[in-house]
Amino acid sequence: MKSHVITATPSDPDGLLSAAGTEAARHQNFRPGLFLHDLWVLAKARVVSLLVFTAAVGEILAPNALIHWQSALAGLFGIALAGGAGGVLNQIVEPDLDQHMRRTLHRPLAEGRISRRGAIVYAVLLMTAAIAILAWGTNPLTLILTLAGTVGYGVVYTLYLKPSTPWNIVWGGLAGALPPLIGWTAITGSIAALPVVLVLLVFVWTPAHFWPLAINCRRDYAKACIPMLPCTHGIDRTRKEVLNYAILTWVVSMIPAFLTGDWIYGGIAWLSGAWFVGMALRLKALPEGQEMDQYARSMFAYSISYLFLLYTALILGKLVMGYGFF
Ligand code: HEM
Ligand SMILES: CC(C)=CCC/C(C)=C/CC/C(C)=C/COP(=O)(O)OP(=O)(O)O
Repeated sequence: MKSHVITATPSDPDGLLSAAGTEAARHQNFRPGLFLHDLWVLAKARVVSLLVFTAAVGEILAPNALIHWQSALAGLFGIALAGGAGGVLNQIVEPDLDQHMRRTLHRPLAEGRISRRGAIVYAVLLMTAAIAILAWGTNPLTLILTLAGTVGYGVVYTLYLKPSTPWNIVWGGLAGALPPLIGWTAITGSIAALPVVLVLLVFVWTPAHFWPLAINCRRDYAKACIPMLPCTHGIDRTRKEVLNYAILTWVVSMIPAFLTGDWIYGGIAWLSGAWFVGMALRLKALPEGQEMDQYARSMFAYSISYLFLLYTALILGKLVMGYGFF
């Protein structure tokens, strides 16, 4: 592939738009390895991996998960494929926005390495495979919840909420919060209190996950005219909301400990949540500037490890304590 040259012009001073490719360049530059990597990026595979992990925890916590191993596997594959389809739908809608943000500038659709039509075919294939696997291996409730996740993120959040309200991610986060419940329903076919609390946990975690990154990227969001909270309500209000949601996440994270009597999970949740709240306090206290921007990035990175740790602790607790959900 030719090396990527970003050219500044008077109408495109940062050279961001010149990064987009053309149909001819697409054919000339085709490389199978890069194409596979593009499919991976297009499906937002790294984000989907955490969605699948939270779904797997929902399955492991459900009664008799081992006996229903086929449904468990079908559930995980279905969520991975449907989550991937959500990621593709998101990028089909947003290539113009992605071209305007440094973080997303090099995505395959933004740079024109994959055409919009190709991406639509990809999304349809992923979704068809997800529906087939879920219909075959799980149950109607699991299929409906997964479809709600894909439509909630790929259509409702991306098309309607993201461009119209700074509270977009509070409601958009609901789609990404569903996997633990989907994992549970794949095994049991019904809804219960514990997985609903796990959905609530991801739901309240999402703003404290995303807004620190939005603080870091606020100039790009402003340029792209996306009404993210730091652009519409300022940095101080955003830092206050990050602290509120970090505290709320800490509180909600303790509920599974009370529901299960699992003190191993409880201890880990308490400590890792205290650290999260501590980071939010420090973020709030820092004067605006480069150090605050960098710290906001660190908090975003920690948010991901934190959720991973909480869900790992849930399995660990169950394996060690063996509380009565097996
Ligand atoms: C509407 C809700 C959410 C928003 C707006 C959001 C936003 C973001 C953004 C903008 C990134 C950076 C992606 C990139 O640079 O390519 C990111 C990364 C990430 N998000 Fe979220 N997120 C949301 C919900 C979730 C949920 C529910 C999960 C999992 C349970 C999750 C897991 C991750 C992970 C693992 C990454 C890191 C990806 C990487 O390293 O490339 N996010 N998120
Ligand atoms: C259950 C199920 C199938 C759910 C699918 C939900 C899903 C894929 C959620 C992912 C959340 C996410 C990556 C948000 C970033 O969106 P953004 O568009 O604001 O970020 P960007 O600027 O990086 O594109």
